[in-house]
Amino acid sequence: MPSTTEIRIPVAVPRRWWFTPVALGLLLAVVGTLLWWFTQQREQHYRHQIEASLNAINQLQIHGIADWRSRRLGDAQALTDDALLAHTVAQWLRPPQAGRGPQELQEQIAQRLRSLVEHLQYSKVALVDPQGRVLLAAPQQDMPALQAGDLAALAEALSTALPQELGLQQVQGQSTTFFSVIAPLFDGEQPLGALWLMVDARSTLYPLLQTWPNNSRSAESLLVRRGRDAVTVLSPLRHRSDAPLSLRLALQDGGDGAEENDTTVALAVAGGRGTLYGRDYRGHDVLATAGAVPGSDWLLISKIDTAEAFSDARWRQWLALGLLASLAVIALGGLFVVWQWRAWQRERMLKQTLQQQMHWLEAAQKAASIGYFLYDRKRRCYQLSRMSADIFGFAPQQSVSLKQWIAVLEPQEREHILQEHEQTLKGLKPLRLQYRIRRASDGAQRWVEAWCEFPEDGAGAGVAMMGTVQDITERKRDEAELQAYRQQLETRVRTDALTQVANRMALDEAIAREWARAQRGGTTLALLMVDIDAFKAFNDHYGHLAGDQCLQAVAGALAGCVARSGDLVARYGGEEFAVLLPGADAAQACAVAQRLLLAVRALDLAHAGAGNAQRRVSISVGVTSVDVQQLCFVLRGRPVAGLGPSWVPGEDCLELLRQADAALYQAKQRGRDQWVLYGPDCDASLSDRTTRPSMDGKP
Ligand SMILES: Nc1nc2c(ncn2[C@@H]2O[C@H](COP(=O)(O)OP(=O)(O)OP(=O)(O)O)[C@@H](O)[C@H]2O)c(=O)[nH]1
Repeated sequence: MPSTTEIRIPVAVPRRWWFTPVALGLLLAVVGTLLWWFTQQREQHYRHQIEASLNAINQLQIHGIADWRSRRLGDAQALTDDALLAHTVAQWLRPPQAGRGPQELQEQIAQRLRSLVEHLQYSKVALVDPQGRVLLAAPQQDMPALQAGDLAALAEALSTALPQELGLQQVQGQSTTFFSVIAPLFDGEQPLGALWLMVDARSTLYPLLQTWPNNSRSAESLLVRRGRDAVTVLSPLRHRSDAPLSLRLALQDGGDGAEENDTTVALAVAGGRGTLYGRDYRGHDVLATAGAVPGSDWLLISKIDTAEAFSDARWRQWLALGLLASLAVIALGGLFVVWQWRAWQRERMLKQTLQQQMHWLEAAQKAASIGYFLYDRKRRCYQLSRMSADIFGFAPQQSVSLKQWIAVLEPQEREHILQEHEQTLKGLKPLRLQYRIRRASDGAQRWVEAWCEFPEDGAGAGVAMMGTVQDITERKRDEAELQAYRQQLETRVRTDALTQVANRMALDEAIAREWARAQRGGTTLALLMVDIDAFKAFNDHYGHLAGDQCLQAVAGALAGCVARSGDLVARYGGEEFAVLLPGADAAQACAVAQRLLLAVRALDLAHAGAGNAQRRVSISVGVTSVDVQQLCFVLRGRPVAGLGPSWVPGEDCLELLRQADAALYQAKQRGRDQWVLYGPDCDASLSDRTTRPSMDGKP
């Protein structure tokens, strides 16, 4: 069917298509790096924060404990320095004398001991002699005996006159842990004994270890004292029910008598300061800090579970990350929206461009009467543009089946067109075809030209053929008119304007053509040269206008004498004519010459200057007929008289003219109004041509 031309619609291809994905990738990379950096910074920051606060708590508690200890020792020192108390005790210890009785003195001392319990919050207070025996206890108090280790401290206190601490102790038969101090008493230089002061650690010391500023679930402070291979925990445990002083932690695995291992305590005891990471007595990962209590062999270890310490930090970190991620998502969402918006805009612009191009295409099709189409091989149908449908006379926007298209083809051309169509589809080769149709809408016959092609990239070539179709009816009509005009011109150019027979150019072409044909076919070719006799005299007598009419009449008579296809009557020039007779032998040519003579005579044109008796217009005819092949052989084999040294192969046909002319000359010589067949005698008389006699016998 119709034409095919690939329909190329200029489309504004987005130039930097890669920009958006690359920018998004870079943005994601930057955001990721920033998030990672931020996470690291935050983690570092939180770690420092936690370590600093743990350290601060540890220091605070150490100060509290040190202060508590020094107060206890201060109390003891004050009692040692109390001269009144020492004097009273000394009196009470002496044998009874006049004055205050032992009972009264005892009452005074007991009163003093009670005041220590009541005002200084000591749990137990007792007066012991230099051997460590309890002499007097605060009222209603059951005092244990000094233990063997404590007697050394007592002796030290009495010898140095300085209070000595007994440390934290578990009193036999009681669950309470006491902190004991020995305050020596002297009567002058004489040691009297000592006050044994016991303060309940549970109510006065241990609360200092619980001063945590937060409500952590795992935070804990341990007061420990280093032994030889193990560490004794002096304070109660938060996560276990072990009594103070009962738990011993090994300094290393398998420590002597140690019950548990605690790496943070081991590190602290080994001198580790700052933040310590390890496992506690429960086996939990902890973060700890340790410090020595000044003036003692105590260490305070403050610790918290790592998981708990960082859970809050992690939670806050995740919160920050979540915030950042939300911002990133919002930013990406914004970018995506912008991208989509731009894509939508681009699509809209492309659609507008496409629409505009389609309008232009439609307009161009209309202006050029060109429509486009698509042929679907599978469905065997055409999709036609509006212009294509118009050309074929189908309804607009119609899908036309192959059958419908075949129906509009001109019946006699149908088979040929279908063959071409099939071959094109088979070979996937472009096709240009002009054919006639009977328009479906009104049955009018129209010429169309179809260009068919297949997609350049090959995609879909198997299923589709595209093309354009143009109504070329007007062009065809113009071409036909042009062709007719050209033929007319051709005829005119080869026709003599006066006589309407062929002119010299047509004669030359005919001679060359027939000469070649005769040469190929081995046939004869005859030429008759015709000259009107004494035509100068006719002109002189009747005038040139009459001369022209005479020429026309003679030409008509000559033309009437030849009827065979290929025979040609031409005006050779002036009053001379030539008659070309392809295939005529000498006899036939002479017969024609005779007919020419008779035909001119039959015109019966008056010619006052004629040489004949009737004074009528007459002609002389030179006749020649040659076997072209033979003549050519002769001409090329040896020189021919008359042709001269300038003769060249290819001009053989001039010999025909020469012979006819020689015969004509002979006819004139013989008196005119006759024909002469060329013979050797004609050549002989050619040399006399310049002295050719006139009609009146003059040269
Ligand atoms: N009227 C007219 N005369 C022509 C035309 N062409 C040539 N002539 C004349 O034809 C005459 C030819 O004269 P010549 O060549 O002397 O020959 P002739 O008088 O016919 O004598 P012969 O040929 O010897 O019989 C000249 O006078 C030309 O002027 C033409 O087209 N019209």
